[in-house]
Amino acid sequence: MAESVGGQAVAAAQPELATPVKEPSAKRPYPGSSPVQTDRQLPQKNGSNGNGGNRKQQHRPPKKKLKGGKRLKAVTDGSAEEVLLADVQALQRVLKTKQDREAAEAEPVLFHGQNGEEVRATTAEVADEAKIEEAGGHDPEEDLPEPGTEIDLDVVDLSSTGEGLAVQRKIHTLNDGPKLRRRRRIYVVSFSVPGDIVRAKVYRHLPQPKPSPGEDGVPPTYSVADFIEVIRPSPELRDPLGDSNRVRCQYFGRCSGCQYQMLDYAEQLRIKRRVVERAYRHFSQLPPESVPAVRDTMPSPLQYGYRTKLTPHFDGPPGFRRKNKARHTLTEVPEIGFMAKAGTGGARATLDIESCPIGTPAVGLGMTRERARVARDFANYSKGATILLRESTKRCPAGAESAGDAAAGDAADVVRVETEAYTDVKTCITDNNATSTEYVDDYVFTNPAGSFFQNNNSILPPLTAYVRENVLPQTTNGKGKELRYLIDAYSGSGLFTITLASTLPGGSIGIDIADQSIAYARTNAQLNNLPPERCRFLAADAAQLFQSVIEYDPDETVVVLDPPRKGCDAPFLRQLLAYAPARIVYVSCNVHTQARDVGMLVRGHVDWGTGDNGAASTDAVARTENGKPPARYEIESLRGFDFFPQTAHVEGIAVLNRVDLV
Ligand SMILES: C[S@@+](CC[C@H](N)C(=O)[O-])C[C@H]1O[C@@H](n2cnc3c(N)ncnc32)[C@H](O)[C@@H]1O
Repeated sequence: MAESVGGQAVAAAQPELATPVKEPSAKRPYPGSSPVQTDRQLPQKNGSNGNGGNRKQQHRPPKKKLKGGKRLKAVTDGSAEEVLLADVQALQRVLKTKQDREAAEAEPVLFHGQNGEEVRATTAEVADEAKIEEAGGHDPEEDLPEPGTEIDLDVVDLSSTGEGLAVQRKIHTLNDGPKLRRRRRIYVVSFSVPGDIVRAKVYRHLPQPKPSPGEDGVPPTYSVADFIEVIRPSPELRDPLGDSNRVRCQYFGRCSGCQYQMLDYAEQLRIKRRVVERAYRHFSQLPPESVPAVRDTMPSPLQYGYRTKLTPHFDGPPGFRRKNKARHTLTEVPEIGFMAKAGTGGARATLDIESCPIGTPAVGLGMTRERARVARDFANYSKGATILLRESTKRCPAGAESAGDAAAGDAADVVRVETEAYTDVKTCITDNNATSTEYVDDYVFTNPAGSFFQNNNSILPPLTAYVRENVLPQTTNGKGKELRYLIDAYSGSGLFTITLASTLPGGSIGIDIADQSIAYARTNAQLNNLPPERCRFLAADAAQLFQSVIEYDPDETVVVLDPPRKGCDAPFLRQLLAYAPARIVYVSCNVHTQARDVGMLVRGHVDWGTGDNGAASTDAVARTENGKPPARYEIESLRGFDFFPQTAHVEGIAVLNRVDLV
């Protein structure tokens, strides 16, 4: 589902189609900081990267001003900044609790030293902690190191955005000898994992924001530091034989695309399950008893070589003046690649990437070819550009002549994948408007190469199988009618509408706001031999869906949702609750906005900050007028899906049942 590696969106490949690259825009937790990396840094056409602009917004969700000047907390936008801050706050609470507990004991253990030895606090240090407490968690005597200073950090947690959360080690020289002490300030440092002791360079300290009128407490601050090296690797998470055993990319640690190549894959999956757990803890506003245990993350069959789309970019043509780095004028072929992680060659710099091991082999061939072409034609460009590399597959029966023909064009540019039944001939498309073709099991999907389609083809068979298994209840308890209809809201070119069309007796209907996606979805239905009475599509805003499916009895309907990163909007959620389908399968590329939306569906009202549950009563009335009680849902299951191995990103599926049917 990601649309970028290294923070670049799709644009043109050919010079004449080139999309200007003004400033590569990595997400940053606040102006001037190291970017917080997520797999999808730039918005999709209809998505949101949630990149809160000003500092206030980055420290706390914006407030909406209501009539009468009343301010309500706005809903989460699921942005990386917000997710990171929630993790920092949670860690601060944990550290505080631990310190409270230890302060209650005589000579509490402050830290385990490098060799596991216990380092105990002195009475003076315990008194210090009390002072820190009085200052609202900020150590008044903690001199924050100047930006640029190298410090040693104990990594104690991992944020859901994939950054290590660390506290500073500091040596106090006291009467009875040197004492190690951890400080309260949290440093965000990439490429580190809990248990590591790392050296990092302080990049920036977030200033303490002033609380807004009426706001309780002072939001905590944190600092960002650039990773330099691991001093002592985490004994639990790092390979004892060294990172080189796992890391497959020569740019790892410099490129902003991947965060987890140093981790065992099973550990990546565990981390991602925890991200889903935290998302529901921090963003659903549900009591813990309403949230079931998160299932084990569904692994990706391919852990490298899986991305069917990459979008490297270069900054500019000859004569282009760099705004960001040395401000020099480009005269030679510039770096062609992805965003560098800040502090690894300069913030916002493009890192020259010759090959990317998470791309499919066909995309890799395309990358080599396009780099050579840009180097050759560089002088003809009038702007910088982002280069589309999209895999496309031609499937031929095994041994058929046509497979040979398809591969014959330029054999060096083609990857053949043979199975008993067919030969897939894979090439790399660079024209945004060309049609790419992809197979999911035996279903075929065509799309404009530059538009959205899931980027990890290997996980689509298990993903669609899981959704298929879950659109129908696992057990019938005699309370509900048999499900007959499937509605696929945010259908795109029909991935779920088509692969689930034969699962329910009444067929499926897909809706998407993008006319082009719906045009392709209709073609895809035909290509898969699905007649309109079994599988049909509407081009409209998802919220209009419910006027179009008036003939579908909600008691016989399951709704599949797969919105963009920003999640559903309030009008859609209100209409969904008013329509009240028997079952909902919510697929999401942002588990934080999913948790927010699911929280509202479970509570049965859309508390979106637009008026104290005013929406809730409206929804309730709408359904009560139909003689039915207001709808609420219960979560049946939650599961993460690893669409993007080696990165911090996780997708999620939540299955919900209407409460009266449970
Ligand atoms: C994450 S994609 C999912 C597409 C599809 N389920 C798939 O897997 O290929 C989200 C889709 O939502 C569509 N979309 C965004 N806002 C919408 C809205 N308000 N109403 C309907 N569709 C919308 C986009 O055009 C995009 O196709």
